[in-house]
Amino acid sequence: MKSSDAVILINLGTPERADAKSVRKFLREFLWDRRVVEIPRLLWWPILYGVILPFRPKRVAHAYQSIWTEQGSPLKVITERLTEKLQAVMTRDQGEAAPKVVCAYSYGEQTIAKQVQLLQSQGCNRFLLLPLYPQYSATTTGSVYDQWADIIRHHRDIPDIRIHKSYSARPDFIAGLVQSIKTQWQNHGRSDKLLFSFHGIPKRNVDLGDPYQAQCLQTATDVAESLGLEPAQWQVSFQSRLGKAEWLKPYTDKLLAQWGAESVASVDVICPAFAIDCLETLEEIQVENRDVFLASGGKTYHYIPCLNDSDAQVFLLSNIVLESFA
Ligand SMILES: C=CC1=C(C)c2cc3[nH]c(cc4nc(cc5[nH]c(cc1n2)c(C)c5CCC(=O)O)C(CCC(=O)O)=C4C)c(C)c3C=C
Ligand SMILES: [Fe+2]
Ligand SMILES: [Fe+2]
Repeated sequence: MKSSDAVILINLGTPERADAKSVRKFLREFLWDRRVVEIPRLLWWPILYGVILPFRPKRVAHAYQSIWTEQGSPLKVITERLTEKLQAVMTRDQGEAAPKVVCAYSYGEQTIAKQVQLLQSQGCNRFLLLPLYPQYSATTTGSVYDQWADIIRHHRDIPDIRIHKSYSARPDFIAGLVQSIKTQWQNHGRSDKLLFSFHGIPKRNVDLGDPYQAQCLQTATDVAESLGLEPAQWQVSFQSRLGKAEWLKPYTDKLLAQWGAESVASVDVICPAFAIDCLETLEEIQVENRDVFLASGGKTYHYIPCLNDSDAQVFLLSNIVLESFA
């Protein structure tokens, strides 16, 4: 019998084009979300509109241009490829009983609400929202819960929508990362250090109860243990901070500069907070931070890609889907 289940893979969102106007539109929506920036609106409005939006889009558009593909932003292109692959594998394995798989973005045109509405019009009545954030943070997955609440608020007969909160310590996630690292080592040799660079969040969020940091440490520890690494061979750091407040430390760029200066010759960097490669990995980690490390004395720098649309990623997500609808 044809399935009435649907899976919505959710990613952050990305500008439509790599120009300042599109980046400004994206940043305006994203950075106005109270989950992302918790500063009171009266204080935040003049900073966002007076300091960030007049200047940042031009600089960030330039960074997007350096990673842009013919099909568009890598985040969107790869998220869509992953969606198609997951659909194909689930259909191969389950035939007509396979759920429909689509994707949506927290910020931008292709919203979760629009996708739910479309799927309902196609006969779906059970939904799994699957945020592509391995570690839970109120700044990312929390915002998906808000959008879920908004959808519920506008329905009389509330649709059956479940959310997968996080998968930071799932054995199939850890195994996927371990396999990526081993493949990297087989192809390019092993570096002196393995760095797990996670997207940062303000330290205050963690002090107030956000479990993100603990889940990041859990992911990295499980991978390091699975690889049999000694404590001196690996470390966790946090990247992509914005503004003057203290964020989770150590900061990736500062740590890489310190390692370069301390004669660490080579480093492998992996970013397990990102399911899909994007600006923060392809530009900030693969280009900017490489320059930081090499300029401070380092010799070799390797970036290990995200799981993206790999078989390991499809296996992990299809397991989550099967468990969620069991
Ligand atoms: C207050 C600022 C931010 C918080 C908190 C934050 C958390 C956070 N973000 C991701 C994942 C992604 N972030 C991306 C881009 C991005 N992030 C911020 C700010 C915060 N993120 C900004 C301003 C931007 C845009 C780029 C820039 O202006 O520097 C992206 C990539 C988007 C793309 O188009 O490629 C992702 C993905 C996580 C996982 C996270 C906390 C856990
Ligand atoms: Fe971010
Ligand atoms: Fe960044």
